[in-house]
Amino acid sequence: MGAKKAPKHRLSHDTEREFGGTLGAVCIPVFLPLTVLFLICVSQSAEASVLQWPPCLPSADQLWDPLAPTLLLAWIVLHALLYLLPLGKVSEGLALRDGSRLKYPINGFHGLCISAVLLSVLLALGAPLGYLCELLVPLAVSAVAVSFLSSIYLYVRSFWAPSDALALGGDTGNPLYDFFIGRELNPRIGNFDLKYFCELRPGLIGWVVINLGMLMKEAELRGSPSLSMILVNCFQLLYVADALWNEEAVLTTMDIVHDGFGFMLVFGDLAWVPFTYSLQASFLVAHPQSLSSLTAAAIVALNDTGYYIFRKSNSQKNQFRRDPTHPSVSGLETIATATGKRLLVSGWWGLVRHPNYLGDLLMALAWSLPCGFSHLLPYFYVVYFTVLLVHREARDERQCRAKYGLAWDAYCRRVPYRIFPYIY
Ligand SMILES: NC(=O)C1=CN([C@@H]2O[C@H](COP(=O)(O)OP(=O)(O)OC[C@H]3O[C@@H](n4cnc5c(N)ncnc54)[C@H](OP(=O)(O)O)[C@@H]3O)[C@@H](O)[C@H]2O)C=CC1
Ligand SMILES: CC(C)=CCC[C@@H](C)[C@H]1CC=C2C3=C(CC[C@@]21C)[C@@]1(C)CC[C@H](O)C(C)(C)[C@@H]1CC3
Repeated sequence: MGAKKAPKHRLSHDTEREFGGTLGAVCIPVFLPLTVLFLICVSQSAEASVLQWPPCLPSADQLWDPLAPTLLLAWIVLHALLYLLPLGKVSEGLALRDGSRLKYPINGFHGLCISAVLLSVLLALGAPLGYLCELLVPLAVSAVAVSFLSSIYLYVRSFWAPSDALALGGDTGNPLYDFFIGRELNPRIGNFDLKYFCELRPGLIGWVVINLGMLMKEAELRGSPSLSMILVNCFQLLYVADALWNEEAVLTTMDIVHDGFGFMLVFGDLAWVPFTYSLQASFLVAHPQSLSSLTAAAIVALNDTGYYIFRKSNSQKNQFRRDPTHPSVSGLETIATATGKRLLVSGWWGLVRHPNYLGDLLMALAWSLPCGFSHLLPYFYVVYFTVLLVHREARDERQCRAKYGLAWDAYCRRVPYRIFPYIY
């Protein structure tokens, strides 16, 4: 147990805080869980209108089913056990403030494959996966409860962490804000890294299992799954499989390197991702759509274009950061920074300053289009994701300007657009 010292970088002004400071830290944990329940309820209602008044919310007896917490906890325990399996390689994260590097198992893709085998066995034994459709609300309620309990645990245990193990923005001294944003950077139980585990496994794989449950439900109701449902399932499975296949890249994301592990990320990983990212599939169960082969082909082309830009740009930056002399990136034009690191100014990162966000947004649109244009709900993800990425881009920009100073300004002059060429 490390000694608790006065942190060197404690923030003092509310203006320096993220997500609306204390007000955001109080309102978001109330508002977002209600939003999850509201959206599930809307997706399952006949009108599926996000604008209806009074808003659609589940009744008290729909909130609880003892099967839901049992399934959720079994799912989390299963993935914790898969995480501990000695499969795949072990990688080091970026250097921490004290110069040390943490080790992480890279076996998320193994976890996905083993989950797929287990699910196939359960389906072969006749498990009614379509029942997930009826269980969505109580499952979401359980995930919200687990998020609150885990965040309380994380907040309390952070007081035993040494000061240089705290996130720079997470130790303001305001308990509400620190609980929300997360005090400890890399909370671990032994070698088990709680943030890294939650970021990619139970929630992300849970999302595709919920999608599959919706597909099974649709097949039960109509004899076979629709083309729209198959497209949504395939696109999102590709996205999740890609994230797990490239698991090592998550070690350099803002969430792992910079952000503390508090309510925002815990809830985002365990409740928000599985239950709001699966809304298109949930919508399609109650609102079947017909899709011509030509429209389907155009949507597949859009998803593939988005995926190509997303994957190529992320891989180019990861390769460049890992080994700038590698032949695939050594010919790219770069500018030097005072830190010794260089910034790419040609290739994907010379097109816009966040080509990976551009690709991700094109995919987001392709996931909604199979649901047609009659309702707003399936476009919730596109709208939310645009707001998230614009906000994320601004946070990253602030951090990069602080890190690279004049070199960052030179990069911005050279590559003036942030996400959309000639637009933004
Ligand atoms: N589906 C979802 O809900 C979400 C998906 N995402 C996706 O996650 C992925 C990762 O995103 P995110 O973690 O936000 O950030 P990025 O992968 O975009 O990384 C930003 C970092 O890249 C480095 N960088 C920026 N510009 C350059 C350059 N020109 N040359 C070299 N390095 C550069 C800087 O770090 P440094 O210089 O220190 O290396 C910067 O801090 C994205 O594809 C995003 O779309 C993100 C959030 C949510
Ligand atoms: C509204 C709310 C509660 C927001 C919290 C934000 C989180 C939902 C997201 C923050 C960063 C994320 C990332 C992914 C999922 C969403 C969250 C957790 C990610 C795992 C999705 C798959 C990608 O390939 C990725 C691995 C690059 C990505 C990393 C960031």
